[in-house]
Amino acid sequence: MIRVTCAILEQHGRVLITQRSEAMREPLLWEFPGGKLEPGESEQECLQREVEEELGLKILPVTRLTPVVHHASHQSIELIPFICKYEGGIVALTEHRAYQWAELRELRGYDWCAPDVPIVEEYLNLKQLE
Ligand SMILES: Nc1nc2c([nH]c(=O)n2[C@@H]2O[C@H](COP(=O)(O)OP(=O)(O)OP(=O)(O)O)[C@@H](O)[C@H]2O)c(=O)[nH]1
Repeated sequence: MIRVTCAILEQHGRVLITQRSEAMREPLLWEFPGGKLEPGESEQECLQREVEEELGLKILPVTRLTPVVHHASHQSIELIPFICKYEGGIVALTEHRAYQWAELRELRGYDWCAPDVPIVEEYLNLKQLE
């Protein structure tokens, strides 16, 4: 099982979401930025490193939501979400095709990676947008 962290990065009532590029597995699907945990790293450290690498942003992980285990044909992943606070930087994409600062009421309308769907639901429930 690979362990992957992902950031629900909030700013001004919106959330930053990223679209996977044509070259990535699961091309063009939307996800929360993040990536695989490396040995010796905490979940929060992983998230800060990945978001800096992928987007050039400084973030602070604040609230851990419920991890989602997903079994795909080639691998099983545990996706570990954190609600995060923006701390600095300007978005510069290094891997993704696109990004959006999405409004919460629009979040369900994106074509998400499968493991992200229950995370979006938990987050919206928490925000009382059921
Ligand atoms: N970062 C991120 N990865 C996700 C999300 N949802 C989801 O299923 N994943 C999966 O988690 C795995 C690890 O992500 P990664 O960012 O290291 O992507 P990757 O596999 O393309 O990287 P690699 O080429 O180094 O193996 C990928 O298989 C990716 O599809 C998500 O919301 N954020």
